[in-house]
Amino acid sequence: MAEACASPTPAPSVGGGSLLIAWQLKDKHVLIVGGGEVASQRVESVLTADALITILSPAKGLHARTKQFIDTYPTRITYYDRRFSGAAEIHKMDMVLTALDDVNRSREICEMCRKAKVPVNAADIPDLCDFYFGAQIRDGPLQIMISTNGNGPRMAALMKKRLQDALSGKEGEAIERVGVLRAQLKDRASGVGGALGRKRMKWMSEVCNTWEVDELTQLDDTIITKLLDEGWEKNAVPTLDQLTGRQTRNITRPFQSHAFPQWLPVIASFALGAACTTLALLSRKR
Ligand SMILES: C[C@@]1(CC(=O)O)c2cc3[nH]c(cc4nc(cc5[nH]c(cc(n2)[C@H]1CCC(=O)O)[C@@](C)(CC(=O)O)[C@@H]5CCC(=O)O)C(CC(=O)O)=C4CCC(=O)O)c(CCC(=O)O)c3CC(=O)O
Ligand SMILES: NC(=O)C1=CN([C@@H]2O[C@H](COP(=O)(O)OP(=O)(O)OC[C@H]3O[C@@H](n4cnc5c(N)ncnc54)[C@H](O)[C@@H]3O)[C@@H](O)[C@H]2O)C=CC1
Repeated sequence: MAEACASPTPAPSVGGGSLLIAWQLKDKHVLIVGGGEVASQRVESVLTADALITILSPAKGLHARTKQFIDTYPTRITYYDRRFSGAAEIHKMDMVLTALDDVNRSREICEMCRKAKVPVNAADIPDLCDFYFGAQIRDGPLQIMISTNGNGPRMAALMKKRLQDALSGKEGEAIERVGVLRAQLKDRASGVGGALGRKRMKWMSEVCNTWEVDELTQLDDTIITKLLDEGWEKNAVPTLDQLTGRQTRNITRPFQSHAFPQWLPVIASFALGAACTTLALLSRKR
């Protein structure tokens, strides 16, 4: 079996992309070798993910922002004013990032990491990276990464600007509130999988589909309780206006209606349109 896996001819590639994942780094150990401008950006990204950081870099090469991070987060960042000394530095690291002005040293560090099976990113050698950084948009729990897979990092930065312009700035708050609703729903209707799990997922999806982002930001504790009482418990997805009493008309839509298929009105209006066109054509011929 092991021999079959270690085939000498690599399988042809299928997608040519990379895996986009949200890597959980909280309290994991990340080594950053170098302290210049690129390293300062790495520190910021990794701090956002609550990692425990070790920086190795001679003090004279420290960028002002790197220095500022070291001074501000002494419990998160351990700084050593020296060069990378060898493979022993890599042990016990969960991730290594190099941002050096010395490509040969960068290459050596990558090779050490590969041997030690520690994932590594070298800012100057894309071919040796296990993963790439990307342009990032962050708004609370909303995290968007734009990657060009090594083809054009500046293009990633430009796409970021376009995407930022398309967002309202309220999405992060809305998602945070949805997170609270979701947690309370799971408390109320606990259990994993099965019919209850399916119902929970369907109801949550329906709330997200039907409430506007602005409305979701208004999901405070009182409205969440009402939504669960009036919605979840009654198999419905009420509107925000209904819950707050701003609209009295009862337009609560049951979220699991099988009696009246949603495609029926579309088909019916299409058939009606076709019938009218035929009649019009026939009457012209005459
Ligand atoms: C492979 C990768 C490895 C990695 O860093 O993980 C990599 C490699 C290299 N970048 C280089 C140059 C530039 N990098 C940027 C900017 C960013 N670079 C980022 C990521 C990545 N850069 C990874 C691929 C990501 C992808 O393809 O999507 C971003 C997205 C995220 C971040 O760095 O955190 C960040 C924008 C963030 C933002 O603005 O939001 C700019 C523009 C600028 O600064 O405005 C330039 C100059 C213009 C240009 O070259 O395009 C060079 C030197 C090339 C040379 O010597 O000629 C190399 C090495 C090489 O290619 O050999
Ligand atoms: N991936 C990316 O987005 C980008 C990558 N780059 C590349 O990233 C690299 C770093 O760029 P900058 O931060 O601007 O360079 P920089 O010259 O500002 O920083 C280099 C840092 O490495 C440190 N250093 C050098 N040898 C060391 C060693 N043996 N051990 C520990 N620290 C050591 C220096 O003291 C300095 O702090 C360059 O090779 C550059 O081409 C540049 C721009 C963007």
